[in-house]
Amino acid sequence: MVTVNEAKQRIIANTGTLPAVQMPLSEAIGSYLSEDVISPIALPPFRQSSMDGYAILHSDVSESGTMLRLAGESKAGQADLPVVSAGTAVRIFTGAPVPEGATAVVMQENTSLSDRSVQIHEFPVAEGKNVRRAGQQIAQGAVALRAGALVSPGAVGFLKGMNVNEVTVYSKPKVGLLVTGDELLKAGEALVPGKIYESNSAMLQAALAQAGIGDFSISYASDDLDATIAALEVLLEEHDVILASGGISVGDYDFVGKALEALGAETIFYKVRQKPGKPLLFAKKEEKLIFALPGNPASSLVCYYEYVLPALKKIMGSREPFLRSVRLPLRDAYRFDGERDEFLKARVEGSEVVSLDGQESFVIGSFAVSNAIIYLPVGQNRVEAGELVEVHLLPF
Ligand SMILES: Nc1nc2c(c(=O)[nH]1)N[C@H]1C(S)=C(S)[C@@H](COP(=O)(O)OP(=O)(O)OC[C@H]3O[C@@H](n4cnc5c(N)ncnc54)[C@H](O)[C@@H]3O)O[C@H]1N2
Ligand code: MOO
Repeated sequence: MVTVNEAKQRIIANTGTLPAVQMPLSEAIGSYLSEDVISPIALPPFRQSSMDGYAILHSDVSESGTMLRLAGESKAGQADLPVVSAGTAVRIFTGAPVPEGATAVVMQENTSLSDRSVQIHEFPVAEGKNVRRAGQQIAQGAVALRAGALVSPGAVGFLKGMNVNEVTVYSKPKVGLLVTGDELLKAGEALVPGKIYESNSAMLQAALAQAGIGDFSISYASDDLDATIAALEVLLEEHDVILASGGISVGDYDFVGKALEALGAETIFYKVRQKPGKPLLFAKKEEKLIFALPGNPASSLVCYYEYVLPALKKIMGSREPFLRSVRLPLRDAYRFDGERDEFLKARVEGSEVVSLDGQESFVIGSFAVSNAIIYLPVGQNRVEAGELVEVHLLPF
């Protein structure tokens, strides 16, 4: 049995990244950059007005009420511009080039127009006011995004603005899931005594989809050693990461561990000092990672978020693979036996965190309304209301 920290360290130490590929930016959303992106142009490319108003020489305004002669117009997209010289103003619009000579833009609301003159009702006007400098956002040749950055919607907007339409990102893993358990019914089958509906595969598929992993296949094996070996062997041939659900505890019909051994996989750890998810197994065969997740649905999902997702993110090139961790006050006191670290299904509500009813590992209803996991290390058996606890934020 290893500790939570030891398990996490061993996973990270045994996880590499997949090869990089170049692809259109529009297809790279949710991937991680494998190299820095250098901006080919400055942004903005030219001095831009940030307001609708008048481009002026700020030093022309000696008092509120100063009159300036209107000397033309600059609208967005215009290339041929009038020049602003002493005593003149140019009508200008948001995003339009600031004409040569102008040192500030006065917003329309602080002016009045009469005949061909504009009166400025603002004093003093600071140099550079309402003018976006060329390269203010990013200079040409500067690093726009570093290797390891997520291609997020914000990143897409940023890169498109500099006409970067292709990026080099790490490949995403192919994930194969083996579902074991003779008690499991598929969708639509009639409920008969002793059986339950199989739900872990759909749950894990949903979690993977949220992580941007769509290359996912599911196999099923009955509670039988040969069937488990055969199914795992096929999955190992075709995938980078194998997940198994169930069959990893010490029961007579738990065959996943034995099957992995028979296939020559190297066990990196088996059992973590945690609740839920104690029987988690992590193994490797060549560069392929194998996670045998405990069958209890909440154990499976906790292990997914705390261990599998970080491994997947590292494979995809993320430099921050673990769930974001914050410390928040716990709303209500919580007692626990304190023999294993505990992960609690939780909800961040405002600036505090609530430990939800239904912490047992077969209860998934509480996970259905969770947005976080509370992590309580061993060593204490009571957390008081208002005490700060470590909270891992779920990635949505
Ligand atoms: N003698 C011991 N028994 C158990 C121990 C132990 O240390 N000693 N550990 C317990 C803990 S903790 C866990 S967690 C479970 C893990 O068992 P398995 O990984 O072998 O899982 P199963 O026995 O196959 O199933 C557990 C539970 O989950 C349900 N299940 C399984 N697969 C699915 C699925 N795909 N969809 C929905 N529900 C599923 C299954 O019906 C069981 O109720 O072992 C304890 N026992
Ligand atoms: O480790 Mo198990 O998930 O506590 O029931």
